[in-house]
Amino acid sequence: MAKTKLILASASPRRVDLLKQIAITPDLIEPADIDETPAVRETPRLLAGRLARQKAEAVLTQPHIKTDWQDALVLAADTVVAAGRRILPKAETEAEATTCLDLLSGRNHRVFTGLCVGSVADGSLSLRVIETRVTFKHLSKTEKQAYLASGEWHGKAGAYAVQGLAAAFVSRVLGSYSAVVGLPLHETAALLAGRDFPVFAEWEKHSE
Ligand SMILES: Cc1cn([C@H]2C[C@H](O)[C@@H](COP(=O)(O)OP(=O)(O)OP(=O)(O)O)O2)c(=O)[nH]c1=O
Repeated sequence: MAKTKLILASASPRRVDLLKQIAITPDLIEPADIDETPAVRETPRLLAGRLARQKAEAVLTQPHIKTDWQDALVLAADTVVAAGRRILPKAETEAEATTCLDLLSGRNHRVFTGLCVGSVADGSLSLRVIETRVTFKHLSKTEKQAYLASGEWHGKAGAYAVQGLAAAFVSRVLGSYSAVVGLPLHETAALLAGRDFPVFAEWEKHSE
């Protein structure tokens, strides 16, 4: 039987790297361009789930996917950072990043990662939202300035990257570290395996 193909509905190089960590290489990378604006009074959990589902659907419904990738699975994810009930933006300006760092400094916050696997063959979807609690140390003015100057915050949800310099600020992660980076690997492997994707097929090549 031919191996089930995998389409990653994401432009994020971090998601490709995370899949690579568990020896999965997508057969196609097909970013989904959707409007990520939260709806009025939408909770961060609902937003992360909705956006992951919409990213998967945007790819599943493309005519060339339906014709050329009939037996494939589509994998999509979305990461939302929330301080209390407040959804933090993907920081585009220094002012936004400063606001995010002020809200995160010395506090716990939550990261919600929506994960969606869909079948091109029948359009069925499996959706999960993974919640992770992250604690930031108190940030001094010097630390904030140094992080702003690094530019790492640009385009990142909550204006930080736990896989980067911001690791120096994160004192605790309770839950899935990979979910904070962008793709919860335990749940991804479980969802794919549940759809008969050969998750372990390439592992023997990774013996070192
Ligand atoms: C909290 C956090 C966010 N981020 C980033 C990754 C993303 O840029 C952003 C979350 O945005 P997403 O919309 O989840 O992903 P994306 O825009 O990178 O890619 P796509 O929609 O095509 O799948 O936050 C980190 O890299 N590390 C972190 O620790």
